[in-house]
Amino acid sequence: EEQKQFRNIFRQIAGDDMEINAEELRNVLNNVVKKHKDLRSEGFELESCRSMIALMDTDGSGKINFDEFRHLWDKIKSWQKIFKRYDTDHSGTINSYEMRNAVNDAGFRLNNQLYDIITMRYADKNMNIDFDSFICCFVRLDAMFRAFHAFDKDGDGIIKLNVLEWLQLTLYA
Ligand SMILES: O=C(O)/C(S)=C/c1c[nH]c2cc(Br)ccc12
Repeated sequence: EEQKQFRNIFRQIAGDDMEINAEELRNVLNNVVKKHKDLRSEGFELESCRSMIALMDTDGSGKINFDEFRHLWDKIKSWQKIFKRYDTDHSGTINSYEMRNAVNDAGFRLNNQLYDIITMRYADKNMNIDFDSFICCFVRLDAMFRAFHAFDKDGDGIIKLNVLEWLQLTLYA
C-alpha cells in the first residue's frame, strides 16, 4: 500500500515524463523540509539538486526515474534521522565535530583530512552545517564511494582510470 502511495506521489512530482528533473526535485525537497521545524535550511539550491540528480542518475538520462528517486528518498529519510540525532542543541544545524560522528554513523569511514575538507566545503562561517548542505554532502559521499566500488572490480581497493574516465566521473556529479 505504501509502495502504491509512494508511486502516486512520484507521478505527481515527475509529471508526464515520469522522470524527476532538478526543478521538480528542488520543489519536493523544499516542501518536505518546510514541514520539519527541526531542520534548518534556506532551501535546497537548484545547483545542489542538479548535483543530486547527476549523482543518482544511474541510467544517464539526465533525470531520475522512479527507482533512482526511491533510492535517493530512502537515503535522505535515513540521513535526516542521523542529522536530528547529532543536532544535540536542536539548532537545526550540526557543527563540524558532530558532523564527524554523523558521517561515521552513516557508515562512511574517512580520515582527518577528509573531515576537514567536508567542513571547508559544507560548513558556514561558524563551522555549522545546515540540513541541505548535510544532505548534499552525504549524497556526494555515497555516490563517490559507489562509483569507486563499481570501478574496483577485483575489490583490491585500487582503480585504474584514464583521464576521460576520470573526467566522466568527476564532471557529472
Ligand atoms: O521525520 C520523519 O519522520 C521523516 S519521515 C522525515 C523525512 C522523510 N523524508 C524526508 C526528506 C526530507 Br528533505 C526531510 C525530512 C524527511
